[in-house]
Amino acid sequence: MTGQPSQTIRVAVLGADGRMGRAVCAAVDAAPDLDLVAQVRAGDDLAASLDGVDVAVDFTVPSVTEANVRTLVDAGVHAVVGTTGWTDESRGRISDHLAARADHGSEVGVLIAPNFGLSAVLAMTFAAKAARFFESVEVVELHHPDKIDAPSGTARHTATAIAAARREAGVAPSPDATETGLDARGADVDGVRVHAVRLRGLVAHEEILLGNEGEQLVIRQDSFDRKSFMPGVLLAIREVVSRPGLTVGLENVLDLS
Ligand SMILES: NC(=O)C1=CN([C@@H]2O[C@H](COP(=O)(O)OP(=O)(O)OC[C@H]3O[C@@H](n4cnc5c(N)ncnc54)[C@H](OP(=O)(O)O)[C@@H]3O)[C@@H](O)[C@H]2O)C=CC1
Ligand SMILES: O=C(O)C1=N[C@H](C(=O)O)C[C@H](O)C1
Repeated sequence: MTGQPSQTIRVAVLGADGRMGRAVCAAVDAAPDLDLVAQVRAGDDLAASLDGVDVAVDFTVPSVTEANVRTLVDAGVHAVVGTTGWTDESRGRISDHLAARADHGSEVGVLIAPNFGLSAVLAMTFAAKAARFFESVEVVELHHPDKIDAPSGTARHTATAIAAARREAGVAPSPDATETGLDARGADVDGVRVHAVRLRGLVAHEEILLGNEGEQLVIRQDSFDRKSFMPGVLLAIREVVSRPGLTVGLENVLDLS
């Protein structure tokens, strides 16, 4: 692109017609230091859409996001990824791909975050901190009924962080004497039960319930509007250009000390 100040970051949005894609296009458009140079939709040729792009933001669908990120890395474009459905294996493949390219001098950054909302990042962080002090812990995520994956990426990330914190502290698994009707006990994510609610009128919400004999702590966050994700997405776009390699989770970018 010509005529842009050198510090302007040229941004492409993948999934530009989606609920999140539309919100991200509007937020990037309104940011003086960012320039929306490409809007990529299903069926478009991604590699051919990346001329002059510095950072691409992916809010597409779980089935395509890994291939998209590989294409971005191969084109030398930094990636901010909000799409869910990532596993340890798929993140590992991207990490390996980045490392192989780094051997050839590439400094591409990929930032994958299951949730860009400040309330959600803080809820996950507080839950992980609290996890070792309670005998029982369960996660409930609540979303709009057009969401295609369950449990949510945020709930998976939360449960994994809780499980890691409990393992590190040597805490026993949550007690659960259920003998039958296991379907009603939610998904087992790293030993933590996660329940998914789908309800018209909701956007994105999460509750972490922690219990001890005679007491309960509930950590709850609510995204009432997709605008709640935009400060985190814009921060990630600005940060990813100076963070080569793979970063997972916005908590690694925010100063939460
Ligand atoms: N990290 C975070 O903070 C958040 C993450 N999310 C996640 O983001 C993802 C998107 O959510 P949402 O916007 O609600 O979903 P939508 O279904 O509204 O949007 C997804 C869009 O991606 C398009 N798409 C599909 N394949 C491709 C492709 N290969 N290239 C470009 N575009 C493509 C779809 O097009 P078509 O409909 O034509 O197939 C659709 O327009 C989900 O995984 C969701 O969980 C959501 C909110 C916040
Ligand atoms: O699909 C959504 O809407 C959301 N998806 C993400 C997830 O799966 O955690 C983030 C947020 O919960 C909204």
